[in-house]
Parts: sequence; C-alpha cells; structure tokens
Amino acid sequence: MGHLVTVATCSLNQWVLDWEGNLSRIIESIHLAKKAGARLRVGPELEICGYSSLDHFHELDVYTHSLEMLRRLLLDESTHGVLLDVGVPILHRNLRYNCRVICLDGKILLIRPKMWLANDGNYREMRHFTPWMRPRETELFHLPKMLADVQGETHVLFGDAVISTPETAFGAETCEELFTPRAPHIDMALDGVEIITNSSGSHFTLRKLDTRLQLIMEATRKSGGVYLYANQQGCDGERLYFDGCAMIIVNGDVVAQGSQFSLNDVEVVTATVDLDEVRSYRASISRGLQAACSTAKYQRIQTPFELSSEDDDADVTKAPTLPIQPRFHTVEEEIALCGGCYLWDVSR
Ligand SMILES: NC(=O)CC[C@H](N)C(=O)O
Repeated sequence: MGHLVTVATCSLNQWVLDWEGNLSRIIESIHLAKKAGARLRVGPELEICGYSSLDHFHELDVYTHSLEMLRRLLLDESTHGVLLDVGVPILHRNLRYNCRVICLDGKILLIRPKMWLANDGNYREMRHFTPWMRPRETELFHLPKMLADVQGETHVLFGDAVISTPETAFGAETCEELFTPRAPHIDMALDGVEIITNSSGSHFTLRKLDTRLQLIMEATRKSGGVYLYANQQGCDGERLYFDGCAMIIVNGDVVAQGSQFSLNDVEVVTATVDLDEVRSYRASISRGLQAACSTAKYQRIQTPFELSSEDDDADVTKAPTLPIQPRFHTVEEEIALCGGCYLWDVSR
C-alpha cells in the first residue's frame, strides 16, 4: 500500500434512453481509464439512461432497463480491476432516486442517492426524484433477482456512506451538491475522506466553467483533498448542451482538465495524485480543531482493493501529475463554440 494513486474521470456524450450506446461509452471510458493505470473511475450523472430523461423518469421501465444495463456492466470482466462510480436511477421502497452505484469486480459496494437536487433554471429534478434527506444514514436495498444472482446476496447498502480502501477513503457527491452551502464534501473531508468524486449533468451557460472551477478550487483549498469532476458532454436529446470539461483538482490546484467543447463521444482524464500531499496540506491549515470536534461521522464500507502500490512508490519514474493553469475560453469563443458544437451534435 502506497501513497501514489492514479484516478480517472470522464466526459461522455450519453443520449437519453440510448441503452446500448450509453453502455458502450461507459465501457470504453473504463477501458481507457484502466489503460492509463487508473484504479478509480467516475462517470457523469445518470450516465446509464442519459441525464435529461425528464418524464421518462416516471416510467418504471427506465429503472428496470437501467438495472439490466448495470447487470451487463457488472458481468463484463473487462471492466473489473478498477473501482467504478456509475450514475444510475434507482427505485427504492417506491421512491425514485438519482444514484451513484459504487462497484468493484462485478459487485456493488454501495448505492449512494443524491441528497440535494437541482431544481432551478432548466433543472427539474424534484419533479422526477426524491432527495435522500438523511445525511450519513444508510439502510438496505433489496436487489431484484437479476442483480442478486450477480451479487451472490439479496441486499446491498443504500444511503450516505463512503468507501474505505487500505490506503484512503473516497466519497461521492453529485453535481448540484457541490453548489450548496452545506456541500457533502465538507463533512466528508473533516472525517478524513481524501478523494471526492462528483458526477455531473451540468449544461453549458456562459462562464459556468468559471463557477464550477471556483467552487472546486475553493472546496479543496479550504478542506484539502482530491476532487474528480465528471460531466455529460454534448447534447443528450433535450434542448440543452453540456460542456464536459472533466477535471482533477488537488488542494486547490488543477492537475488535469479535459476539453470543454469536444466532438468526441468519450474523453477520459487521468492524473497520478499523491495522498501524502493531501495529508500534509490538511495538517498545515487550521482545520485540525474543526475536524477533531466534527460529529459528522460516515459509515465506511471496507474493501481490500488497493488504489496504490508500494512498487509505484519505489519507482522513481512515477511522480504525481503537476499542477497546470486552468484553461478558459474567452466569452466570444464560448459563444462561437457552443453554437457550433450544439448544432453538430443535435443534427447528426
Ligand atoms: N445536475 C445538476 O445537479 C446540475 C446543477 C448545477 N447547478 C449545475 O448547473 O452544474
């Protein structure tokens, strides 16, 4: 167990109810992540069915087909050997949730429902989903038979928990949660969670990338940590254009940034991060007392799967990815690129 970890996030051009296409792009992103040596991969919000499925989320078929696709993903051994954080809508005790399914080697470790839903501007999540309003609580999710067969068990954990590996802990927050005053990453970071994944369905509006970046940079500058941002890329069948830009940020510095306006269907962004940088950063800012008196303690789901290796730490050629200057388009470029990319994607 070492302290250098290679992680991956991605931008995918998913389409509403394009079951086969969405699954194949998810699998391709996992292959690319594995090829780059990543041991953790996060994908965009609701990537299995497409983010903007709108009132299709009222159709029970969407939940059944989403789980059928999840089953295929779990059974596909080419996706094993890396921790996966996949966006899936889940029906649980008659309520519809916008979830992350955290899985490894064909087994589900945790289903983490979105807690703070997006409901302003073009977002209507409260029309389709119920927010999970119980921070740090979990209960059991009864797997349908098709998944129980794969899992070898009838139930998995559902709720607000985090994953603990031998060397670190990671937790998921979903898109809008980053924008909220009491964002989940704050309590997670105070409880020692070092890596936060954020899977988003964040559409383009002028200068929104600046807002996202400021939020993530400030979050990790205040709390320390590694932040993996994944987003939908391009159109997905509704009116909106999503501007991708998957990113990896460490302690307030961007270390990897994907393209904001891309015609690629799958773009994977990876970085090698040094967990010791998070530990020393967290020790050097005056957060210790806040962490020590924080009563917000997360249930940790244990996995023996290692994100790092001692061999990597001993390999002098293996170094953490260095910070880069974040890239921003000018306002004029954003206007030109979003129109062109929207028209290309929507009309093909
Ligand atoms: N899907 C979401 O939760 C998106 C909401 C968020 N405010 C954004 O625009 O990125």
